[in-house]
Amino acid sequence: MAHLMFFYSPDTAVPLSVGRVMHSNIYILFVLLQVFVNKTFSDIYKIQSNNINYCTKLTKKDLGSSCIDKNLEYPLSSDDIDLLAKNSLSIKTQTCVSNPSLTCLNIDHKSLIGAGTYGLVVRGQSKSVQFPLAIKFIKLPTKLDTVSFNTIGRYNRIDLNSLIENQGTEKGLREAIALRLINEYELPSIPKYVTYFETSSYRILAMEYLENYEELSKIIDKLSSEDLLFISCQTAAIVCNLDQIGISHDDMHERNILINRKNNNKVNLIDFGGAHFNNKHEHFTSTSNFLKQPINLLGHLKRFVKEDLIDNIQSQEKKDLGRFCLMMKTFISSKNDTEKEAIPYYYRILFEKYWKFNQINKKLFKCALTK
Ligand SMILES: Nc1ncnc2c1ncn2[C@@H]1O[C@H](COP(=O)(O)OP(=O)(O)OP(=O)(O)O)[C@@H](O)[C@H]1O
Repeated sequence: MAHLMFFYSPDTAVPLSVGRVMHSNIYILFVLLQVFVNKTFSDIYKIQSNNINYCTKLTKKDLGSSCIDKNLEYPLSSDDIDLLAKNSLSIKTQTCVSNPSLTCLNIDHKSLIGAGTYGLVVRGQSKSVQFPLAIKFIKLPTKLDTVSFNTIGRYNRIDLNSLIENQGTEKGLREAIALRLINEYELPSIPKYVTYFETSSYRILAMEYLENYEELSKIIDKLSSEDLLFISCQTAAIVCNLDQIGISHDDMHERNILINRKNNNKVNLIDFGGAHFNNKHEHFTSTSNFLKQPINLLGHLKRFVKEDLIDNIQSQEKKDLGRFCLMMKTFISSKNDTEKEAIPYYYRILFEKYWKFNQINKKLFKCALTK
């Protein structure tokens, strides 16, 4: 599409040299055709640049890019601002670019943390906690009657944004519930929940800001096999801790795994908008692979974990979902070598040779730094 936009941008000039060699009538026809083509594609271009999904995908890769130029605005009403204050939250605001009489969420490079499919995450503070905050704003559904019409007045399309935002509504609430539960059980390596509330325009979730963390997707190619083993071990420990309290993340991908390279590649897991709470999966899905590892990380693991361990454990999990975490638990609670030997070979090799687990506070899994 970027290619098309380049070619058919409204700024594309009609080449003069071509016009000169043409008969004048043909030339007029040619100009009209160009205008028509430009108009049609400029309409498509407008739809694309107003589409939140399209816009945020670009921003996610490169913060501060096109979305901000194209004014991805989150206007704040006085009701929104009051509720933020009532919840002891403070954020930076700015005048809305499209309408200077309105106040918008500030999304300059100091404020904007990230943009996902469903909303924006910005920096903030709270009087009730000491640590810095990441505050997620999810726009409430716009009315489904936001239908646009094409030039000859016929129904064109339902606004896709409103459908996307409808899903976001559920996502925000799910994430708040998951984070609250995780906090109550004091599970480590997941941002601390601070508050969740709704205004007439937004779902707002405030959580701990993970300072000095980077998305695994952005650094995966710079990491050594040793680093990746430790990161995958920590991910497995986190998801098995979640399994123990009946929460399944269900959206494991490299963008949701944050790494602190300044602190021994410590892992934190974010984005619980797709979380499930009963832990009783009916079928095996790509996000419920045995390690609950995202696909790219799993690919790396397969290269340096020998003896087809990964494939074997994976196929076991397909038959009996939850087996991997159960084996991890059995391994850790084994009191002697005889008990360990009763654990199937592949799991034993993985835990003895590649991942070193221990348990803290009697029930939490933790990865030992094996360097
Ligand atoms: N607590 C946090 N601390 C630091 N950065 C965060 C935090 N939460 C989110 N981020 C950053 O913001 C980005 C978007 O957040 P998140 O993935 O939760 O949004 P989303 O709308 O649910 O995204 P997705 O499109 O992946 O569903 C993340 O990829 C991450 O870089």
